[in-house]
Order: sequence, then structure tokens, then C-alpha cells
Amino acid sequence: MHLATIAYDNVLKKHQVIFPPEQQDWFRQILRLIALTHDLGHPPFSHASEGVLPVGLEHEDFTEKVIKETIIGEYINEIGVIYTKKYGQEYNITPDLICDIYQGRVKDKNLIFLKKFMDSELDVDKMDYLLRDSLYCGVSYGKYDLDRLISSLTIYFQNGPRLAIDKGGMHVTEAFILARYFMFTQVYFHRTRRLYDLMLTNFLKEILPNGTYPDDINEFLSYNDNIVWELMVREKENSEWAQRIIHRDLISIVDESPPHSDDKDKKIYNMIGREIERECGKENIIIDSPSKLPHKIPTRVEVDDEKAIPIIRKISSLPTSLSDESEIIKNLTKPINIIRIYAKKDVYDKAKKIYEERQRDALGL
Ligand SMILES: Nc1nc2c(ncn2[C@H]2C[C@H](O)[C@@H](COP(=O)(O)OP(=O)(O)OP(=O)(O)O)O2)c(=O)[nH]1
Repeated sequence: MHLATIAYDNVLKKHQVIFPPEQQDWFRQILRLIALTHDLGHPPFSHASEGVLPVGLEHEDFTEKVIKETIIGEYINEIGVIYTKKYGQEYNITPDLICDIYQGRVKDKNLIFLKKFMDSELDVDKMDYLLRDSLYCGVSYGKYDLDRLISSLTIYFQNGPRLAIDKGGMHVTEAFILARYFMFTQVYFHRTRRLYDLMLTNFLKEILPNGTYPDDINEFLSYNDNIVWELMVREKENSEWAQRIIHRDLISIVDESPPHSDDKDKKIYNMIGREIERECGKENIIIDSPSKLPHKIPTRVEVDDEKAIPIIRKISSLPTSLSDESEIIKNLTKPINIIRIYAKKDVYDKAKKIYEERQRDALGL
């Protein structure tokens, strides 16, 4: 919320004539609420236990439930009342409005623009999580110059307002995109880190009624990180997965694909993985396939932000894609696609042997 506010204020300050003052204030409040609430629906340990959300529901659906079905909705309505008193009925703010924008159900181009601060190639969510995760994981990846990036943000118009970076922002944007790339390849998708997600998922599948979190929002909210830790400690004598997590008893990796495996690689790894599962027992093997789309290429426009050029002049400058100018960004367009096969100790040698034989067959050796 803090970063979204700075980014919004900064962009609007550069181009004062975009919205009338009351609309500018209203949009700002809406954006702050979206930023504050957008991740409320994450289950315990966030992405790590998404695999046990009820079928057909994503964490975004739980965010919507939290906003609409808990006291959070009442707080939002209270803010709405303040805004209607200040500016009139058309400036209401409701839980429905917040969810419609967040879930991409609005047609208004200005509201779509607002969402871009939270979900786009230049969103402050990424700006936040990269630096936060880098700090808490104690790694040097993920770093870039946040102040510079935010002050490079600007607007251009193409069928409504759009976020872009200005002419001085190219290198900081390169650093930002590389930061995301390294955090995914080196941290989020690290083989041991991913294994903890998988072991946690397996534990939760065993322990939760029906193997999933409940879809009732109040029951869902009764689970948090501490409760899950407690369950793990309580169940450690009964659950292999709880025991493994608590004692750091990891499962070794038989092999993994390159970070940008293509369809052919994926097919080979999957085929070999399934055979290993059949031969060694499904319960002894874990196959993981983390993937991430490449960073969407940001747009760059020629704006001299020092002078706060009015919007009319700014529109005349043509937007260009950063990939036209940056050799680094041009070459970071492949999705990350990794496939890994893990095997428990008792079957490890057998699994490795099958893997090596099949790899040789696949390569025609
Ligand atoms: N436990 C766990 N966390 C992950 C994984 N992948 C990403 N994360 C963490 C890293 C960040 O703190 C946060 C980013 O979440 P997402 O990738 O869902 O964000 P988003 O789709 O907005 O990112 P993007 O726009 O693609 O950069 O989640 C994963 O496989 N397991």
C-alpha cells in the first residue's frame, strides 16, 4: 500500500491534468485499498500450501471472500461513506468495487489503469516482494534501485492511460527484470526450497479434512502458519512428511531439466518420471515442474519528468518497447520451465539407473 501510494502520487504529480482532483483522490483511496487487501486470501505459508486449496478456487477467490464476508467489508463501506459525503454518490467505495477491479471485472479504462499498479510488468507488488524476499532470505539476488524505478514510472495514452517508464528508466528496469529472473531461478524455484512446498502439501493433504482447506471463509481463516506448525509437531510421530520437515530429512534429486526446458525436454522428463514412478512406487517419488512466464516487456516513453510536461505534449511522443532498446530484456523472453524428479533413499539407486538408461535412449546413445 505504501509503495502503491508513492508510485501513484509520483506519476500523477508528473502529469497533473489526468484526472479532476476529486477523482484523483478517489482513485488513490481505491488503489490503497486494493494494495492493502489483495493478498488477504493466501492460505498459511502463502504459495507453499496453494496446492491444497479447494478444487476450482484460487487465493484470489479467498481474497474476495475475506473482503466481502468478513469485517474488512464493513471497514471498506465506512471509507465509502466518507467519500460519498465528500464528493457525492458516484464516488462510493464498496467491497464489490474493490473486488471487481482486483479480479479484472471492470470495463472503465481508468480503473483498469489503477490495477496496473498492482498487477502488470511495472507493478509495485513485484517491487515489494523481490526486495522483501531478498532481505529475508539473506541473498544478494532480487536487488535493484527501488526509488529510481518508482521515479521513472510515467503514463502514456493508448486506449486509456497506461503505465510506462520514462527515458531515464531503462537500466533500472533491466535490473528489476533481472532481479525477478534470479529470484525465481535461484530462490523460489531452488530444488530444496521447492521440496519444502511439496512436503508441506503432502502433509496437509494427509491432515486436512478431505485433504483441502475448507471453502467456508471463517473455517478457512482458522488456519494460519502457527496452527499448521502446531499440527506438524503434534503429528510428527504419525506423519512421514511432518517428520521430514521437522528433522530436515530431505529427499534427493535424481535429476532436473535445464531451467528453460522446451516441450520436447518436458515430454522426455515426464515420460521418464512416470516410468520411475511405476517401477519404484508412486509414494517414493516426487515429480515437480515449477514454471513462470517471462516478465512482460515494459513500454518506454520519452518524457522529461523534471519539467512535469503536461499530458498533451507527452502523448505526442511515441511509446517504444523496452525490448527494442535493451539487449538484456530482448533475450529474457523464454519462460522458466523446470522438471525435477526426487526419489526416496530406498529406491534412489534404482530410480537413478532407470533415469540414466532412458536419457541415453532418448539421446540415441
Ligand atoms: N512458496 C513458494 N513461493 C513462491 C513460489 N513462487 C513464487 N513464490 C513467492 C515469491 C514471491 O514472494 C511471491 C510472488 O508470487 P507470484 O509469483 O504469484 O506473484 P506474481 O504472479 O504477481 O508475480 P509475477 O507478476 O509473475 O512476477 O510468491 C513457489 O513456487 N513457492
